[in-house]
Amino acid sequence: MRNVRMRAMELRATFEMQGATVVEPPVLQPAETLLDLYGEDIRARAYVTSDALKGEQMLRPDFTVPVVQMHMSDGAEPARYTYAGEVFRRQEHDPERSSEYMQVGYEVFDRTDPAAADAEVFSLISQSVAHLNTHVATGDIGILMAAVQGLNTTRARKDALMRHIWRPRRFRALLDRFSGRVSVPASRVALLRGEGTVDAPNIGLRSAAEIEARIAALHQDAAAAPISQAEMEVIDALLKVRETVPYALQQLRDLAVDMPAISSAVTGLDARSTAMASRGVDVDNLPFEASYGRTSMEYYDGFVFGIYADGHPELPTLASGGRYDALTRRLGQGAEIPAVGAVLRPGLIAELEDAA
Ligand SMILES: N[C@@H](Cc1c[nH]c[nH+]1)C(=O)O
Repeated sequence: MRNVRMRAMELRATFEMQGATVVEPPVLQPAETLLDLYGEDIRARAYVTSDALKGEQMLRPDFTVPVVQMHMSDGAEPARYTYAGEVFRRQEHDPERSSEYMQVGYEVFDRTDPAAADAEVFSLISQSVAHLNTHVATGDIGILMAAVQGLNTTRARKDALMRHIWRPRRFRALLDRFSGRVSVPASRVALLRGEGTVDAPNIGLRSAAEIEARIAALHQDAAAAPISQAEMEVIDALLKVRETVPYALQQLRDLAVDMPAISSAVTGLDARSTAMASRGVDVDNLPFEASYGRTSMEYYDGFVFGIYADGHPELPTLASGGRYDALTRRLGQGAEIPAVGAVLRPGLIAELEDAA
Protein backbone atom coordinates (compact mmCIF):
# COMPACT_ATOMS: atom_id res chain seq x y z
CA MET A 1 0.00 0.00 0.00
CA ARG A 2 1.16 3.49 -0.73
CA ASN A 3 2.41 5.51 2.14
CA VAL A 4 -0.55 6.91 4.05
CA ARG A 5 1.43 9.88 5.24
CA MET A 6 2.29 10.85 1.68
CA ARG A 7 -1.34 10.55 0.65
CA ALA A 8 -2.27 12.72 3.63
CA MET A 9 0.24 15.37 2.57
CA GLU A 10 -1.18 15.39 -0.97
CA LEU A 11 -4.68 15.90 0.37
CA ARG A 12 -3.53 18.64 2.71
CA ALA A 13 -1.80 20.34 -0.22
CA THR A 14 -5.11 20.55 -2.10
CA PHE A 15 -6.59 22.48 0.84
CA GLU A 16 -3.51 24.66 1.01
CA MET A 17 -4.05 25.49 -2.65
CA GLN A 18 -7.53 26.69 -1.68
CA GLY A 19 -5.90 29.23 0.59
CA ALA A 20 -5.90 27.35 3.90
CA THR A 21 -3.07 27.91 6.38
CA VAL A 22 -1.29 24.76 7.55
CA VAL A 23 -1.43 24.26 11.32
CA GLU A 24 0.24 21.61 13.47
CA PRO A 25 -1.31 21.41 16.93
CA PRO A 26 0.74 19.36 19.41
CA VAL A 27 -0.15 15.71 19.95
CA LEU A 28 -0.30 16.29 23.71
CA GLN A 29 -3.23 18.47 24.71
CA PRO A 30 -4.43 19.69 28.11
CA ALA A 31 -7.19 17.28 29.13
CA GLU A 32 -8.58 19.31 32.01
CA THR A 33 -9.58 22.25 29.84
CA LEU A 34 -10.43 20.49 26.59
CA LEU A 35 -11.71 16.97 27.20
CA ASP A 36 -15.18 18.00 28.35
CA LEU A 37 -15.80 19.80 25.07
CA TYR A 38 -16.01 16.50 23.21
CA GLY A 39 -18.78 14.96 25.27
CA GLU A 40 -19.29 11.66 26.99
CA ASP A 41 -18.18 9.19 24.32
CA ILE A 42 -14.81 10.73 23.54
CA ARG A 43 -14.23 11.53 27.20
CA ALA A 44 -14.38 7.78 27.85
CA ARG A 45 -12.14 6.98 24.88
CA ALA A 46 -9.33 9.50 25.21
CA TYR A 47 -5.83 8.44 26.25
CA VAL A 48 -5.16 10.54 29.32
CA THR A 49 -1.97 10.68 31.32
CA SER A 50 -0.72 12.89 34.10
CA ASP A 51 2.09 15.38 34.05
CA ALA A 52 3.41 16.80 37.32
CA LEU A 53 3.90 20.27 35.81
CA LYS A 54 1.22 20.54 33.15
CA GLY A 55 -1.59 18.58 34.78
CA GLU A 56 -3.61 15.92 32.96
CA GLN A 57 -2.59 15.59 29.34
CA MET A 58 -4.30 13.66 26.55
CA LEU A 59 -3.29 12.42 23.12
CA ARG A 60 -5.40 14.62 20.83
CA PRO A 61 -8.70 12.86 20.05
CA ASP A 62 -9.21 15.24 17.13
CA PHE A 63 -7.87 18.48 15.65
CA THR A 64 -10.98 20.62 15.73
CA VAL A 65 -10.85 21.48 19.43
CA PRO A 66 -7.12 22.42 19.44
CA VAL A 67 -7.59 24.40 16.21
CA VAL A 68 -10.55 26.31 17.68
CA GLN A 69 -8.55 27.04 20.80
CA MET A 70 -5.64 28.32 18.75
CA HIS A 71 -7.87 30.40 16.51
CA MET A 72 -9.75 31.96 19.41
CA SER A 73 -6.56 32.97 21.17
CA ASP A 74 -4.74 34.56 18.26
CA GLY A 75 -6.41 33.96 14.90
CA ALA A 76 -7.24 36.69 12.41
CA GLU A 77 -10.64 36.71 10.71
CA PRO A 78 -11.80 35.13 8.52
CA ALA A 79 -9.54 32.07 8.60
CA ARG A 80 -9.15 28.77 6.83
CA TYR A 81 -6.91 26.06 8.28
CA THR A 82 -5.73 22.67 7.15
CA TYR A 83 -3.83 19.94 8.98
CA ALA A 84 -2.72 16.32 8.69
CA GLY A 85 -1.76 13.98 11.49
CA GLU A 86 -2.73 11.20 13.85
CA VAL A 87 -5.63 11.23 16.25
CA PHE A 88 -6.06 8.78 19.12
CA ARG A 89 -9.21 7.17 20.48
CA ARG A 90 -9.58 3.93 22.40
CA GLN A 91 -11.72 1.35 20.62
CA GLU A 92 -12.82 -0.85 23.46
CA HIS A 93 -16.04 -1.93 21.79
CA ASP A 94 -14.65 -2.48 18.34
CA PRO A 95 -11.19 -4.06 18.24
CA GLU A 96 -11.27 -4.06 14.42
CA ARG A 97 -11.05 -0.30 14.35
CA SER A 98 -7.76 1.54 14.78
CA SER A 99 -7.18 3.51 17.90
CA GLU A 100 -4.61 5.65 16.12
CA TYR A 101 -5.16 6.96 12.58
CA MET A 102 -4.44 9.84 10.27
CA GLN A 103 -6.86 12.67 9.58
CA VAL A 104 -6.58 15.48 7.05
CA GLY A 105 -8.86 18.37 7.82
CA TYR A 106 -10.15 21.69 6.63
CA GLU A 107 -11.74 24.24 9.00
CA VAL A 108 -13.40 27.54 8.09
CA PHE A 109 -13.95 30.42 10.55
CA ASP A 110 -16.02 32.96 8.70
CA ARG A 111 -18.94 35.07 9.87
CA THR A 112 -20.01 36.47 6.51
CA ASP A 113 -22.12 33.65 5.14
CA PRO A 114 -22.47 30.39 7.11
CA ALA A 115 -24.49 28.69 4.36
CA ALA A 116 -21.72 29.41 1.85
CA ALA A 117 -19.08 28.16 4.31
CA ASP A 118 -21.01 24.90 4.84
CA ALA A 119 -21.24 24.46 1.08
CA GLU A 120 -17.55 25.24 0.63
CA VAL A 121 -16.47 22.60 3.17
CA PHE A 122 -18.88 20.01 1.83
CA SER A 123 -17.92 20.48 -1.78
CA LEU A 124 -14.13 20.55 -1.21
CA ILE A 125 -14.28 17.44 0.93
CA SER A 126 -16.57 15.64 -1.55
CA GLN A 127 -14.22 16.49 -4.40
CA SER A 128 -11.35 14.80 -2.54
CA VAL A 129 -13.19 11.49 -2.68
CA ALA A 130 -15.08 12.03 -5.96
CA HIS A 131 -12.99 9.32 -7.71
CA LEU A 132 -14.24 6.67 -5.25
CA ASN A 133 -17.67 5.03 -5.08
CA THR A 134 -19.32 6.62 -2.12
CA HIS A 135 -22.64 7.67 -0.65
CA VAL A 136 -23.39 10.63 1.51
CA ALA A 137 -25.49 11.34 4.59
CA THR A 138 -26.35 14.85 5.70
CA GLY A 139 -28.27 16.31 8.60
CA ASP A 140 -28.60 19.38 10.77
CA ILE A 141 -28.30 19.11 14.55
CA GLY A 142 -29.47 22.72 14.81
CA ILE A 143 -33.00 21.78 13.76
CA LEU A 144 -33.38 19.19 16.51
CA MET A 145 -31.81 21.57 19.04
CA ALA A 146 -34.23 24.33 18.04
CA ALA A 147 -37.14 21.93 18.43
CA VAL A 148 -36.02 21.00 21.95
CA GLN A 149 -35.49 24.64 22.92
CA GLY A 150 -38.92 25.48 21.57
CA LEU A 151 -40.78 22.90 23.67
CA ASN A 152 -43.29 24.29 26.07
CA THR A 153 -41.72 22.69 29.13
CA THR A 154 -39.35 23.42 32.02
CA ARG A 155 -35.76 24.62 31.58
CA ALA A 156 -34.56 21.53 33.46
CA ARG A 157 -36.31 19.19 31.03
CA LYS A 158 -34.97 21.04 28.00
CA ASP A 159 -31.45 20.92 29.46
CA ALA A 160 -31.74 17.17 30.03
CA LEU A 161 -32.96 16.64 26.46
CA MET A 162 -30.17 18.84 25.06
CA ARG A 163 -27.55 16.84 26.97
CA HIS A 164 -28.89 13.58 25.61
CA ILE A 165 -29.40 14.57 21.98
CA TRP A 166 -26.25 12.51 21.41
CA ARG A 167 -27.72 9.36 22.91
CA PRO A 168 -30.85 8.69 20.87
CA ARG A 169 -32.19 5.98 23.17
CA ARG A 170 -31.85 7.99 26.34
CA PHE A 171 -33.31 10.97 24.52
CA ARG A 172 -36.31 8.89 23.52
CA ALA A 173 -36.74 7.55 27.05
CA LEU A 174 -36.68 11.09 28.47
CA LEU A 175 -39.25 12.28 25.95
CA ASP A 176 -41.50 9.35 26.79
CA ARG A 177 -41.22 10.15 30.48
CA PHE A 178 -41.70 13.92 30.11
CA SER A 179 -44.77 13.43 27.96
CA GLY A 180 -46.33 10.88 30.30
CA ARG A 181 -46.17 8.15 27.66
CA VAL A 182 -44.52 5.90 30.20
CA SER A 183 -45.39 6.02 33.83
CA VAL A 184 -43.00 7.05 36.56
CA PRO A 185 -41.11 4.03 38.01
CA ALA A 186 -42.43 2.77 41.36
CA SER A 187 -39.14 3.52 43.13
CA ARG A 188 -39.37 7.16 42.00
CA VAL A 189 -42.98 7.42 43.16
CA ALA A 190 -41.99 6.07 46.58
CA LEU A 191 -39.07 8.48 46.81
CA LEU A 192 -41.31 11.43 45.95
CA ARG A 193 -43.79 10.38 48.61
CA GLY A 194 -40.97 10.56 51.10
CA GLU A 195 -40.80 6.81 51.53
CA GLY A 196 -37.66 4.82 51.10
CA THR A 197 -35.36 7.41 52.64
CA VAL A 198 -33.02 5.40 54.77
CA ASP A 199 -31.01 6.60 57.66
CA ALA A 200 -27.67 5.39 56.29
CA PRO A 201 -24.18 6.87 56.64
CA ASN A 202 -23.13 8.96 53.65
CA ILE A 203 -20.38 6.93 52.00
CA GLY A 204 -21.11 7.63 48.32
CA LEU A 205 -19.53 10.16 45.97
CA ARG A 206 -22.39 12.61 46.28
CA SER A 207 -22.67 14.91 49.26
CA ALA A 208 -25.88 15.08 51.30
CA ALA A 209 -26.56 18.54 49.80
CA GLU A 210 -26.24 17.15 46.27
CA ILE A 211 -28.63 14.34 47.07
CA GLU A 212 -31.14 16.78 48.53
CA ALA A 213 -30.84 19.05 45.49
CA ARG A 214 -31.47 16.08 43.24
CA ILE A 215 -34.55 15.06 45.22
CA ALA A 216 -35.83 18.64 45.09
CA ALA A 217 -35.32 18.65 41.30
CA LEU A 218 -37.26 15.39 41.04
CA HIS A 219 -40.12 16.93 43.04
CA GLN A 220 -40.17 19.92 40.74
CA ASP A 221 -40.14 17.68 37.71
CA ALA A 222 -43.01 15.59 39.06
CA ALA A 223 -45.04 18.79 39.45
CA ALA A 224 -44.42 19.93 35.85
CA ALA A 225 -47.14 19.42 33.25
CA PRO A 226 -46.41 16.76 30.62
CA ILE A 227 -45.12 17.78 27.20
CA SER A 228 -48.26 17.97 25.07
CA GLN A 229 -49.36 15.30 22.65
CA ALA A 230 -49.28 17.86 19.83
CA GLU A 231 -45.65 18.78 20.51
CA MET A 232 -44.69 15.13 20.79
CA GLU A 233 -46.21 14.46 17.39
CA VAL A 234 -44.11 17.19 15.81
CA ILE A 235 -40.93 15.87 17.46
CA ASP A 236 -41.75 12.32 16.35
CA ALA A 237 -42.36 13.49 12.79
CA LEU A 238 -39.18 15.56 12.84
CA LEU A 239 -37.04 12.64 14.00
CA LYS A 240 -38.43 10.58 11.11
CA VAL A 241 -37.60 13.04 8.32
CA ARG A 242 -35.42 11.10 5.92
CA GLU A 243 -35.68 12.27 2.32
CA THR A 244 -33.76 13.96 -0.40
CA VAL A 245 -33.14 17.60 0.48
CA PRO A 246 -36.06 19.14 -1.48
CA TYR A 247 -38.63 16.75 0.08
CA ALA A 248 -37.08 17.06 3.50
CA LEU A 249 -37.35 20.83 3.23
CA GLN A 250 -40.99 20.54 2.30
CA GLN A 251 -41.72 18.32 5.30
CA LEU A 252 -39.75 20.53 7.64
CA ARG A 253 -41.55 23.66 6.45
CA ASP A 254 -44.83 21.93 7.21
CA LEU A 255 -43.60 20.99 10.69
CA ALA A 256 -42.44 24.57 11.27
CA VAL A 257 -46.05 25.70 10.94
CA ASP A 258 -46.83 23.73 14.12
CA MET A 259 -43.48 24.43 15.73
CA PRO A 260 -42.31 27.91 14.74
CA ALA A 261 -39.19 27.49 16.92
CA ILE A 262 -37.56 25.48 14.12
CA SER A 263 -38.32 28.03 11.39
CA SER A 264 -35.01 29.81 11.34
CA ALA A 265 -33.06 26.52 11.38
CA VAL A 266 -35.18 25.33 8.44
CA THR A 267 -34.49 28.59 6.60
CA GLY A 268 -30.80 27.88 7.25
CA LEU A 269 -31.11 24.48 5.59
CA ASP A 270 -32.77 26.15 2.63
CA ALA A 271 -29.95 28.70 2.32
CA ARG A 272 -27.35 25.94 2.56
CA SER A 273 -29.03 23.93 -0.20
CA THR A 274 -28.99 26.96 -2.46
CA ALA A 275 -25.31 27.57 -1.67
CA MET A 276 -24.53 23.90 -2.34
CA ALA A 277 -26.40 23.93 -5.64
CA SER A 278 -24.44 26.95 -6.76
CA ARG A 279 -21.25 24.98 -6.08
CA GLY A 280 -22.49 22.22 -8.33
CA VAL A 281 -23.72 19.80 -5.63
CA ASP A 282 -26.63 17.68 -6.88
CA VAL A 283 -28.94 18.83 -4.12
CA ASP A 284 -32.04 17.26 -5.67
CA ASN A 285 -30.58 13.83 -4.98
CA LEU A 286 -28.76 14.64 -1.77
CA PRO A 287 -30.10 12.66 1.23
CA PHE A 288 -31.10 14.51 4.38
CA GLU A 289 -31.89 12.87 7.73
CA ALA A 290 -33.04 15.00 10.64
CA SER A 291 -31.65 12.43 13.08
CA TYR A 292 -28.24 12.14 11.40
CA GLY A 293 -25.07 13.09 13.23
CA ARG A 294 -26.13 12.24 16.76
CA THR A 295 -22.73 10.64 17.20
CA SER A 296 -19.54 10.94 19.14
CA MET A 297 -18.62 14.58 18.56
CA GLU A 298 -20.94 16.50 20.83
CA TYR A 299 -19.81 19.93 19.65
CA TYR A 300 -21.82 19.93 16.42
CA ASP A 301 -24.76 22.30 16.43
CA GLY A 302 -25.71 22.76 12.78
CA PHE A 303 -24.90 21.11 9.45
CA VAL A 304 -23.44 17.59 9.74
CA PHE A 305 -22.37 15.14 7.07
CA GLY A 306 -20.57 11.88 6.45
CA ILE A 307 -19.26 10.19 3.30
CA TYR A 308 -19.21 6.37 3.23
CA ALA A 309 -17.56 3.85 0.90
CA ASP A 310 -20.10 1.90 -1.15
CA GLY A 311 -20.06 -1.82 -0.41
CA HIS A 312 -18.06 -1.42 2.81
CA PRO A 313 -20.55 -1.20 5.66
CA GLU A 314 -17.76 -2.32 8.00
CA LEU A 315 -15.70 0.82 7.39
CA PRO A 316 -16.10 4.07 9.30
CA THR A 317 -16.73 7.29 7.37
CA LEU A 318 -14.16 8.26 4.73
CA ALA A 319 -14.97 11.86 5.52
CA SER A 320 -17.11 13.61 8.11
CA GLY A 321 -17.68 17.01 9.56
CA GLY A 322 -20.05 19.72 10.56
CA ARG A 323 -20.69 23.11 12.06
CA TYR A 324 -19.65 23.94 15.63
CA ASP A 325 -20.52 27.58 16.34
CA ALA A 326 -21.06 27.07 20.07
CA LEU A 327 -17.63 25.49 20.53
CA THR A 328 -15.98 28.76 19.46
CA ARG A 329 -18.06 30.53 22.13
CA ARG A 330 -17.01 28.07 24.82
CA LEU A 331 -13.34 28.56 23.99
CA GLY A 332 -13.66 32.22 23.03
CA GLN A 333 -13.73 33.93 26.45
CA GLY A 334 -16.44 36.26 25.31
CA ALA A 335 -15.70 36.03 21.61
CA GLU A 336 -17.35 33.71 19.11
CA ILE A 337 -17.34 33.06 15.40
CA PRO A 338 -19.38 30.71 13.22
CA ALA A 339 -17.22 27.78 12.17
CA VAL A 340 -17.47 24.60 10.14
CA GLY A 341 -15.03 21.93 9.05
CA ALA A 342 -14.47 18.32 8.18
CA VAL A 343 -11.85 15.59 8.00
CA LEU A 344 -10.79 12.96 5.52
CA ARG A 345 -9.27 9.62 6.48
CA PRO A 346 -6.30 9.16 4.16
CA GLY A 347 -5.65 5.62 5.42
CA LEU A 348 -9.07 4.42 4.28
CA ILE A 349 -8.89 6.45 1.08
CA ALA A 350 -5.51 4.94 0.14
CA GLU A 351 -6.82 1.45 0.93
CA LEU A 352 -9.78 1.89 -1.41
CA GLU A 353 -7.59 3.42 -4.10
CA ASP A 354 -5.24 0.44 -3.93
CA ALA A 355 -8.16 -1.96 -4.23
CA ALA A 356 -9.59 -0.16 -7.26
N1 LIG B 1 -12.97 16.68 14.28
C1 LIG B 1 -14.04 15.90 13.73
C2 LIG B 1 -14.23 16.19 12.27
C3 LIG B 1 -14.43 17.63 12.01
C4 LIG B 1 -13.56 18.57 11.59
N2 LIG B 1 -14.20 19.74 11.58
C5 LIG B 1 -15.44 19.55 11.97
N3 LIG B 1 -15.59 18.29 12.25
C6 LIG B 1 -13.75 14.43 13.94
O1 LIG B 1 -12.64 14.08 14.25
O2 LIG B 1 -14.64 13.61 13.79
